[in-house]
Amino acid sequence: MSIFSRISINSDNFMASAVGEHGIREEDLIAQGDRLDGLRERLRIWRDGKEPSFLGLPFQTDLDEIKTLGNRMLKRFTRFIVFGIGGSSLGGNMLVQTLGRRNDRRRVRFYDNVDPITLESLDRIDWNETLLIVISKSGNTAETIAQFLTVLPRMERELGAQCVHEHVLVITEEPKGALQQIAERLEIPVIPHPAVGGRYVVLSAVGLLPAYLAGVDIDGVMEGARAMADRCCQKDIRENPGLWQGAAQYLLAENGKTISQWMPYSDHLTLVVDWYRQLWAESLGKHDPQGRERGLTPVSAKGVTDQHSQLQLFLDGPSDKQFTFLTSPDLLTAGERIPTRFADLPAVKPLVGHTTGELFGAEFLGTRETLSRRGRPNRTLSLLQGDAFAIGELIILLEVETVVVAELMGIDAFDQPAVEESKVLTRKYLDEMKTIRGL
Ligand SMILES: O=P(O)(O)OC[C@H]1O[C@](O)(CO)[C@@H](O)[C@@H]1O
Repeated sequence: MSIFSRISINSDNFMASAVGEHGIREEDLIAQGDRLDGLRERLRIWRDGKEPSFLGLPFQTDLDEIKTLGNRMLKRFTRFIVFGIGGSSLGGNMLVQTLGRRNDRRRVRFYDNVDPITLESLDRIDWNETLLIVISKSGNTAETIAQFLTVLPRMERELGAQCVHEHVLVITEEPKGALQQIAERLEIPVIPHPAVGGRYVVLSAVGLLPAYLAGVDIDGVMEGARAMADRCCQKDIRENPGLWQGAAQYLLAENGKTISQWMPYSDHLTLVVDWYRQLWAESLGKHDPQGRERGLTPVSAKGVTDQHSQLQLFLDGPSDKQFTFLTSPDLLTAGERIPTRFADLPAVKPLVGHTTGELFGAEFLGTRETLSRRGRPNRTLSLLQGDAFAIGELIILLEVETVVVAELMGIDAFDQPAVEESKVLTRKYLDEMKTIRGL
């Protein structure tokens, strides 16, 4: 079956045939297909919506509902603030920044931290013109609750306590969660968060409502997501990019390349990596049934900027990394032409007549080739800037890859058992501060 795609995936440089002993062999990769029969079955069940899952979202999320609500909000408000953290903000922010229309994306702002200095900028918000969207799957996340409760008195002062509910929307799942309780007490409308883990939920109202408010073509995103979901249900691992790419990264990790080093060559696409880091880190960093510590560490370096800060390490340092380049070929033809002025100077001469986009592209190609020559396994994902369909494909590809790696490592991709401990300690330290401050 051939399925239309707008993203090009080239993992030739993962292979031993291209990068020597640090790469992997095609026959080993194909052999992983047999270990993935169980997962393949589950992927189909998920895709068909027989169990709630990220793979069903592109088929089940009601876009008309999101658009109707979004249009209503766009008529009433000029600014949109989103409170949330982790999966409750990274996906939406990624869509807004990579696909939002230039002017429209400025009106949607995400707050995903409790740094008091950053939060000071909320003092300048004109709440008459603003809608606040508070997102938390559990409804109990300390940072999100703190953001909301500290801003609430100001909203009440400006809008009048009885009108606040017209300026807030809550997205949450847990009926007993604090956010749901607060929403009920203040009569704030609640949009249900699907029964899908936060880091896999971008293709629901959680990511798509903020995206729509920023002018994102959410139909395009979902079409691309559906196309990739179908490809990732193909039986043959060679035809199935999710299985192929996931298995390749697993084999590289088994071969000591446990750092997943991303290099987006596009400022626009850096937010994709921010979203991906949570997906990869929380899904894969855990103990396997034998108690072994598993996982791949996702890290990001920006092309070309970090060529001048980290490339030396990538080339001559330990061979513990597998690289993913994220590029936009249309950037190659963009940009200003470098003028002929000062062409007599040796450092200027090679640049003359070229666009900044050509320099960008040449640096990417040069870096990739140098890494390959040093036997550093790498792959390239390329998509056009602002291509909603391709971003939809990319989201599903990366989600499926993640569950493939988890399956091969024998771990659960959907829990995050260890993070609770630091939350318990946070509460303990808050309590201690209370005593110190005599609260
Ligand atoms: O959506 P919630 O429940 O506020 O959680 C936010 C984030 O916190 C985590 O639970 C980790 O602490 C993530 O898995 C999640 O995306």
